[in-house]
Amino acid sequence: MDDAVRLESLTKTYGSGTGAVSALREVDLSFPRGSFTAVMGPSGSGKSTLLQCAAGLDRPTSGRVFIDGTDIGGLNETRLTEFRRESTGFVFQAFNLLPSLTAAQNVGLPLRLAGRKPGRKTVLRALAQVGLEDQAGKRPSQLSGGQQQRVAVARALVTRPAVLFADEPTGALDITTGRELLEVLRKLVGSPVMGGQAADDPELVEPTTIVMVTHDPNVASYADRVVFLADGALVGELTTPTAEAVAARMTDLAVS
Ligand SMILES: Nc1ncnc2c1ncn2[C@@H]1O[C@H](COP(=O)(O)OP(=O)(O)OP(=O)(O)O)[C@@H](O)[C@H]1O
Repeated sequence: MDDAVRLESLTKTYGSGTGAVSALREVDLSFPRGSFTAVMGPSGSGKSTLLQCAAGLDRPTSGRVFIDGTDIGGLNETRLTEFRRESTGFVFQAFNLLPSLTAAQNVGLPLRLAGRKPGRKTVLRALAQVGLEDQAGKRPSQLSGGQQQRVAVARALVTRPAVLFADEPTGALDITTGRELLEVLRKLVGSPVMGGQAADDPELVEPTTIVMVTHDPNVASYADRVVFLADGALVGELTTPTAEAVAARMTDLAVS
């Protein structure tokens, strides 16, 4: 199967009775391997809920989530935590790096959490994917905001996850630095960007799959596809989006 993630009739309801909020209503969506999808919609339309459920950080009320072919609803909490650690990466608006650790040590953390010793080659390969192999020994305070977010991306990639989820990854960056990060994400999807010796590693040819939530049409235009949510339901999509087309669709959603 060619989908990194598949959502089937995904439904999430918060609360019950008259106070119930339908955050997601029977959403069916596939994220093919090697694709870069932006999720957009008005505030409160269910974007974060979709990301949280798709990443296994929250359980849906009904419907199913498949990651790399595994129905994650069938996993108990312990197995789900292990599975998530190995098969998903997450990048948030905040970089969340540990200030006392070097870039390389930060990148190696997910492997340590999984009880594995981070190999230098593995860590440097992840840093090379974001163009920072020469900054491995630096601490976060010695790096720019954009570099810190790239370290956070490398950390999310170090387990070679089936999918990288990103929630407003450029939200804390200025426009230029944000664009640089988006170029890095774009390259991860299209072709593996490698530097140094890592380029010789034949295992590196798998592209990454990215699912990104954003409010910004310019940011969304870096994706191959934009899916639109309104009131918890999937209401449309654009392929090879331009910022103008995304903005026009968002305006339509705001007035409808
Ligand atoms: N823990 C919760 N308890 C109750 N309602 C919630 C909870 N989390 C989200 N909601 C509600 O579910 C709906 C969808 O919220 P969600 O945060 O997924 O939207 P969003 O599109 O990400 O919004 P924003 O763009 O403002 O971040 C909203 O009506 C929200 O108020």
